[in-house]
Amino acid sequence: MSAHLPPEGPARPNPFAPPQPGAATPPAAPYPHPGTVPQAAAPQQPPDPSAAFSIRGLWKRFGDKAAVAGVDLDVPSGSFYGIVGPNGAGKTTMLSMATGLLRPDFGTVSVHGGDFWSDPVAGKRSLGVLPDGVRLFDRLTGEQLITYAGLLRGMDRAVVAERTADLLRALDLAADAKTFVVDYSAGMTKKVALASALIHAPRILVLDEPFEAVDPVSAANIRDILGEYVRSGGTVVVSSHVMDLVQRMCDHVAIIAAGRILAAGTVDEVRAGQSLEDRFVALVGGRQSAEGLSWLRSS
Ligand SMILES: Nc1ncnc2c1ncn2[C@@H]1O[C@H](COP(=O)(O)OP(=O)(O)OP(=O)(O)O)[C@@H](O)[C@H]1O
Repeated sequence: MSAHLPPEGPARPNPFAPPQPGAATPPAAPYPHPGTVPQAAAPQQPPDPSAAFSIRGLWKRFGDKAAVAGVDLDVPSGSFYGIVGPNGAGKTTMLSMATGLLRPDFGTVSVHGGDFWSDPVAGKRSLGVLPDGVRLFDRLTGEQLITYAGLLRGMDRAVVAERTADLLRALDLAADAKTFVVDYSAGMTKKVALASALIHAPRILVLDEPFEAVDPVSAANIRDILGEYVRSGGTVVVSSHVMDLVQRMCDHVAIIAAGRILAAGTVDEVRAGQSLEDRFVALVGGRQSAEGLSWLRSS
């Protein structure tokens, strides 16, 4: 995949600047019926059929705010793809639209060459999703929840039982298999949700903040599981705020801010000789001085 990098130098637009007249505004108001894509929103480049995800011209507004403002992104099949961006950048909104949780205002999402939103049920078959902040059926035990996820996918009960036991063991949840999810810690809840996303061995995994609240040993186990999954041909898309982790774990990365992609490509292309964190800060900006908090000093 070719890198999608902004031009160097001061000419680069500030992603946080208010929209300029005529620039990066959504196509042709009034909005059409949700799910329809107007001619004016037609992507400039056709979707890449070889990509796991090929996203073109994706938009989502909440009231006056464009949470996702014209995203084009190709996630190569078999890649370990990191999505990074500041709080409120639009990562969750973009991933929700890519996985069938939120209908785009405009734009298209192709999954392995098929238009996702023309048949979301078919698209979802190839996806395993760990959404951010979505309630689980927490009156089930961990074991029941993973089992339920497998049976919902139409899997054979014996296979589900075998894989559930494997996942509970791999994610260090076996001792709490019979505990209700409502009584799990935040990290345990994250892990049981991850297990539920893995049970049907999907071709693509989309994980929104999978390491949040997870202890270091479990995080290392999860990284091993995901690394093995990618080596065997699967595609992982993961959002994270931990730049060091993304730099070490992922082979591709996209930096998103204010609903737009600022840079995307291989990790080496995007970081351009710097650490990913330095590149992120340089592209996104927004560092604040702590001077205004002088009252916080204890002496
Ligand atoms: N359901 C909603 N209603 C209104 N505004 C929303 C909704 N969901 C998201 N937003 C807004 O859209 C913007 C993008 O939010 P989103 O959750 O996609 O960001 P994010 O990059 O995932 O942030 P974080 O890193 O903090 O999780 C934010 O300004 C947020 O307030």
